[in-house]
Amino acid sequence: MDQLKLTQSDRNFFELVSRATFTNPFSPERVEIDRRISGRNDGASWPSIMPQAVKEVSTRLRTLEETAPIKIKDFAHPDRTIIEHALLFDAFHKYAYELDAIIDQQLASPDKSIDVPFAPELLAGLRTAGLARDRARRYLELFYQIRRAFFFIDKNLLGRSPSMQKLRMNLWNNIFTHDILHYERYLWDKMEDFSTLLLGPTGCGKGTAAAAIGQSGYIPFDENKNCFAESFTRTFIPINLSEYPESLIESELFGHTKGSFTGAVSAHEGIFSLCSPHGSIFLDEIGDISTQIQIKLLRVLQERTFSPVGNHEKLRFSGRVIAATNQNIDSLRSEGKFRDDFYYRLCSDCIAVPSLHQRIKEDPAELEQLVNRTIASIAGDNTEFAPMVMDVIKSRLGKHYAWPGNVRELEQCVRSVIIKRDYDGRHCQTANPNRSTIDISDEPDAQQLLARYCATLYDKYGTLGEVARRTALDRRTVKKHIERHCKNAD
Ligand SMILES: Nc1ncnc2c1ncn2[C@@H]1O[C@H](COP(=O)(O)OP(=O)(O)OP(=O)(O)O)[C@@H](O)[C@H]1O
Repeated sequence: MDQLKLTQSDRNFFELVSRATFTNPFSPERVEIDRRISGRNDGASWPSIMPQAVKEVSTRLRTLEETAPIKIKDFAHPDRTIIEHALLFDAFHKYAYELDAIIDQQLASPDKSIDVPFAPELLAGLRTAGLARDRARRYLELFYQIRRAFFFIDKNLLGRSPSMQKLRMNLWNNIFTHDILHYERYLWDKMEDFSTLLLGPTGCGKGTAAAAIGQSGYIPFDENKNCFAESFTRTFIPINLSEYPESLIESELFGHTKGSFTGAVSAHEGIFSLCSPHGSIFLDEIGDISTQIQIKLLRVLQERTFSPVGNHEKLRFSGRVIAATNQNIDSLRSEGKFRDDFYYRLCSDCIAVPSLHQRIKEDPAELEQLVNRTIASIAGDNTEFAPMVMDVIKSRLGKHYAWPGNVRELEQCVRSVIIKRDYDGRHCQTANPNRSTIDISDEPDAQQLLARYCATLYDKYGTLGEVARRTALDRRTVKKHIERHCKNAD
C-alpha cells in the first residue's frame, strides 16, 4: 500500500500540535503554540484558549479518519511522527478529567489502590493506532504523571507574578527535563541522579514546591490489577533536619538496629529505607546539618547505598533527593560549613523560590489572591473576611511591608485578623512553626538535650508511643525525659 502523506496545511497544523505535546505548559512558548492551534488572536489567557485548541485537534484528526481509524505506520516519514504526537495530544486531553478524578480519589484515600476504569479503552486506542503494548502503557503512565505535575504545580502554588511563573516552569523542567520527548525516551526511570536544591527565605513555599516534585514522579501502571502500582501520596517523604539533635539525625535518616546505641531498644527504619524506588526524600533545612552528616549523605548520593546505624549491610536507595534551605548557601560554603563536594552533588538543579515581597512587587494582585485562598481554606466560601483582612494589611502594615515570614506569615496574619481584627507583624521574625523549639545556644548536656528532644516530639505528636517509636526509646524512658524537661523548664 502507498504510504499516506499529509496535505501541506495539515502538516503545518499537526507540526504545531507535535511541538505543543512536548513543550513545558508553563512556558510562554507553549502558550504561543496553543494560541496558534486554537486560531485565537484575541490575547485570551491560556486556560481559555486550551478547550478551543483541543477541539481543533480533535476535529482535524476525526476528518483524517473519516473512512478508517488512523494507523501511524500508514504515514510516510516525517508525517508518521507528527501524527503520533497529535494522537497523543488528543488522547491526553480526552482523558484529562478522568485522570484528575483518579488524583482526587487518591488524595481522599491515600492508601487505597484506585481502579482506573478508562485505562483499557485508552490503551486499546493507542494500540489500535499502532503503538506497541509497552509504549502504550508508558504513555498512560506519562499522562498520569503530567496530570499530577500540573495539579500540584498549578493548584498548590498560587500566583501569576513573573517569578512565580518562572518557578512553575523550573519545577516542570525538574520533573520532565526541558524536553519531555527525551524524558519519555531515555530518562523516565532514571531521574534518581538528578538531585534538587531549593533556595529561598523561610515560609516562601520551598516545602510546597518540593512536594510538587515528589508527588509527580513516575509510577508504573499494573495492567493486571488495572491500577497504578503505588499511591503518589506515599512517594514523598519529608524530614525537617533542624528538628533532630546531631546524635539522632543519622538514625532518622538511615535507621538503626536494636541495641546499636544506649536506648535503642528496638530496630528503627530510617527514611531512606521507607522511600519507595520511584519516590523522593525531602531534606528540609539542609544548611543546618554537620559536615559529618553531609559526608554520609554524599556517600548515599554517590554510591546509592547506605547502612543503618549498627549494621554494615548495604541497602540500596533508588529514589530522588530534594533538599532545601533558607540560609545563604554561598556563605555557608565559604565559611566551610557546607562542603563543596556535597553541594555539587546536590545541585543538579538549583531552584530559587521567590519571597512574597518580590512577588507582590511584581504583581500587587498576588497579595489578595493569597489572602482569598487562605480565607477559603479556613472558612470556606465567604465574602466578608477578605475586605477586612485587606483593610488591616493596608492600614497597619502599609504597601511596602517586607513580609519577612513570607506566605506563612500572611496565613498567620489572616488568622490574626479573623480573631482580633488586627495584625502588626511584630512577632513574625521568630514565628516559624517548622523550626524546632530546641535551642542549643545554651550548650545543654546530652541528657538535657535528649529530654528536650522528647518534649519537642511530644508537643508535636501528642503521644508517648509515637515519641518512643521515633526515638527508639521505651515509653517509660520517654516519660521520664519529658517529666525531667518540664520540671527544669518550670
Ligand atoms: N505560592 C503559594 N501559593 C499558595 N500557598 C503557598 C505558596 N507558597 C507557600 N504557600 C503556603 O505557605 C505555607 C508555607 O509554605 P512552605 O512550608 O512550603 O514554606 P517553606 O519555604 O518550606 O518554609 P520553611 O523555610 O520554614 O521550611 C504553607 O502553608 C504553604 O501552603
